[in-house]
Amino acid sequence: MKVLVTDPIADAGLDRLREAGYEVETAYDVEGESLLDAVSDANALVVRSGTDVTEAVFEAAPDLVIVGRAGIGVDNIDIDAATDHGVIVANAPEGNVRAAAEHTVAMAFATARSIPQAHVRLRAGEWAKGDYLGTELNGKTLGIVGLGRVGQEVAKRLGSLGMELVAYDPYIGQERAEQLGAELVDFEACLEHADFLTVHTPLTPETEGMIAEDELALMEGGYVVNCARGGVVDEPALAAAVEDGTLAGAAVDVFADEPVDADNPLLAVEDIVVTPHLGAATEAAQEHVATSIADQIVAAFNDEPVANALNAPSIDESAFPRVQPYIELAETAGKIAAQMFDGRVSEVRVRYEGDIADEDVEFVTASALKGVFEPLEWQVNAVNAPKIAEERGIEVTEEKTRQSEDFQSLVTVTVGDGTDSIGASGSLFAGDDPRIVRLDGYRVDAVPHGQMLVVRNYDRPGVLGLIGTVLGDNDVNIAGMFNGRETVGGEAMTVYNLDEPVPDDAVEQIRTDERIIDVKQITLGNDD
Ligand SMILES: NC(=O)C1=CN([C@@H]2O[C@H](COP(=O)(O)OP(=O)(O)OC[C@H]3O[C@@H](n4cnc5c(N)ncnc54)[C@H](O)[C@@H]3O)[C@@H](O)[C@H]2O)C=CC1
Ligand SMILES: O=C(O)C(=O)COP(=O)(O)O
Repeated sequence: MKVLVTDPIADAGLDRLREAGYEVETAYDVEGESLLDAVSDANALVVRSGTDVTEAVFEAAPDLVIVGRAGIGVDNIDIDAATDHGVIVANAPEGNVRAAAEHTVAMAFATARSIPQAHVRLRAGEWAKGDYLGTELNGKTLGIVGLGRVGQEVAKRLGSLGMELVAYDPYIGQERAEQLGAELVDFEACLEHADFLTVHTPLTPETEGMIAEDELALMEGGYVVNCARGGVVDEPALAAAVEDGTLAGAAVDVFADEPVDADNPLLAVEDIVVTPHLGAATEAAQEHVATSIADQIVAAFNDEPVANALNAPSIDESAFPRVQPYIELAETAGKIAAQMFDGRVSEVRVRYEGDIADEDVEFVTASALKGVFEPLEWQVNAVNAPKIAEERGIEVTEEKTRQSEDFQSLVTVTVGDGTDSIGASGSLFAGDDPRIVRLDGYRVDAVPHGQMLVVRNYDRPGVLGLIGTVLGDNDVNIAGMFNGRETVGGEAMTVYNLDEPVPDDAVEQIRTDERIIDVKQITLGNDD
C-alpha cells in the first residue's frame, strides 16, 4: 500500500505508517498536474490545509481508499467528489483544538496590546513606550461566532480571564453554552455586544463572507480575531474597517488564499496582527493529528472502522467485533437478492432480527446496499452506496426487532420494485460461519460462496438428476447442494454451490425443462 503525504506532518505519523509496512512518499511541493501524477498509484493521501483535493485528484487516483486530513478543517477537500468515488475522508478533530484555542487567546492579547508592532519597533532601536496604550481583556465582552470545539476552549480560557461571553451558534444547545458561562444570542446581538469578536466556524457556503462591511460596522471600536478560516471574515472589508478606525484592531491567522499574496489588503494595515496559519503549529498538536490520521489509514486499509470518517458510516470501536461478521453477510445477502430479482430495484429493505438488532447497524446497511448495487456499479462501496441509492431514487428502509424465531441473529435484505420483491436472509452459525437461510421465502441452508445456481422447480422425480447431468456435461463441479421444498410434490428450491460458472446455454437447457420454474446464476466473487 502506498501513502502519499503532500503537506508536512509530524514524524510520529510517518513512522507509524512505515511501521505498518506501507510505502510512504512525501511530496510537499506538488500541485496541479504533478499532484495528479503523484497520487495516481496512491492508496491513501495525507494532507493539511495546503493541498486542494479536488474532483480531478479523485479521478486521477483509481486506487485511493482514504484521504486523511491531519487537522480539522476540510474546506480544501471536495467531500462530495470523494463520496462519488467511494473514497473515505477523515480528519483529526481533536488533536489541535487546544493549540488553536491558545493561538486565538494569544492573538487577542497581541492585538489588544499591539505586541508585534511594538516588538518590530524595539528591534529597530525605537523605544516607543508612549505610543501604545492597550486595552484590557478583563471586563470586556467576547463575542464568539461558532461555539464548537475550538470556540468552547476559547470560551473557557478567556472566560476565566475575566471576559463576559456571548456566543452565536445556531447549532449548539443553550445548556452547553450556559455551562461555559456564555449567553447564546443572535448574530446581530453578538456583533453589537462584542468588544472582541472571535470566529470559530468552519468555512462553508453559509459562513463564507458572513462578517463583512455591514457586520463590522456594528462593532464600533472593537477588535476582530480570525483563527478559523480566511473568507469567513471578508478581507477587504476588515482591512478597511481597521484602517478607517471603525475597529480598533484585528488579528488574523488564516486567509482566503494561502500562502497570502504580498498585496493582500490585511498585510498593509498597521493595526492588524497577522500570522501565517499557525493555529495548529505546536509540537503536541502536530504529533497528535499525525498519529490520529496514521491510525485511521491503518484502519481503512484493514476494513476496520475509521474513527473520524466524515463521509462513511462509522461504528463504535468497542461494538465493531460484534458487528463485523454481519458486514460481509449483509453484502452477500444484498448481492443474492439483487441478482435473483428481475425487475428494476426501487426499494431496498434491510431487516435485523435478534441480537444484531441491538447494535449500531449503519455500516451493515451500507454494506447491504453495496451488495445490491455491485452488479450495476463497478466501484461501489459502503462510502458511496447510500449516496448512489439516494441519487437513483431508491428507497432504503431499515427495520429492527429483538424477536427472532429460529436464529440468534438474522439479517434479511429485500429488494423490490413496488410490486414484486425478493428477500435473502443470512445468519451466522456458531458465531462466525455465514449461511443463507432463507431465499425468496424458502428455507435453505447455503454457504454463500463463489458461484451459486438457484433453481426453482416442481418437486418431481428426476429433476435433481437432470440438473446434475447438465452440469456434469458442461464440466461444472458441484461443491455443495441444498434442496428445500414447501410440500411434497409442490414447489421447491434447490441451491447449488459450484466450482465453475455455468455456461449460458446450460442454464437455458435446465430452464426449458417443464419441471423447472426458474433458474438464476449468482456470482458472489468471494471465493478466495
Ligand atoms: N488556525 C488554525 O490553524 C486552525 C483553524 N481551525 C478552524 O476552526 C474551525 C472550527 O473548528 P472546531 O471548533 O474544531 O469545529 P467544530 O465543528 O467543533 O465547531 C464549529 C462550530 O461552528 C458552528 N457553526 C457552523 N456554521 C455556523 C454558522 N453559520 N454560524 C455560527 N456558527 C456556526 C457549528 O455549529 C459548530 O459548533 C475549523 O473548521 C477550522 O476551519 C481549526 C484548527 C486550527
Ligand atoms: O486543523 C485545521 O483546521 C487547521 O486550520 C490547521 O491547518 P494546518 O494543518 O496547519 O494546515
